[in-house]
Amino acid sequence: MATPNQRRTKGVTIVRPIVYGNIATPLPPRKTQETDHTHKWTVSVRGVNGEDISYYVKKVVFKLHETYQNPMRTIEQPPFEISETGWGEFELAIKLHFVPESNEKPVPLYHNLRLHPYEEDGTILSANKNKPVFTDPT
Ligand SMILES: O=C(Nc1ccc(C(=O)N2CC(c3nccs3)C2)s1)[C@@H]1CCCN1
Repeated sequence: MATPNQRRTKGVTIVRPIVYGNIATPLPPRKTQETDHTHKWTVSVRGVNGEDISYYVKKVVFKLHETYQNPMRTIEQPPFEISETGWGEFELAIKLHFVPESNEKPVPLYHNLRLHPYEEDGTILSANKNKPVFTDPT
């Protein structure tokens, strides 16, 4: 009986382009007085042009800065995103976990959360692109 690794298709490479990053908008002044948080932000992992990635991405784990409550946030269905408020910029670790039948190891990503500069409508988008590549897929 072949093990999953032995059932791989030699010489085939599958590329799955994804986009991950954050948007951020300033909080209204009265809100910042309560918590000193100045922005609301959303960090997300998406397919290019909004393509559904849940057929191969089983879950996404976001690791926030340790000062956030429950900094390890697991999202098991799309949209794979986390929204929070805060006052500063820091590096988030993101780990993509794939469906079991892919037999692929999780892929780590890193994103520097950006709160500045604003776009004209007050939001900023800081996005990265990545292309998890699966060689000799099952
Ligand atoms: O900003 C930075 N690190 C940050 C870590 C966490 C940040 C944040 O925004 N928050 C923690 C969360 C909470 N506040 C209260 C209770 S939980 C809101 S900011 C670095 C240092 C200067 C340059 N970049």
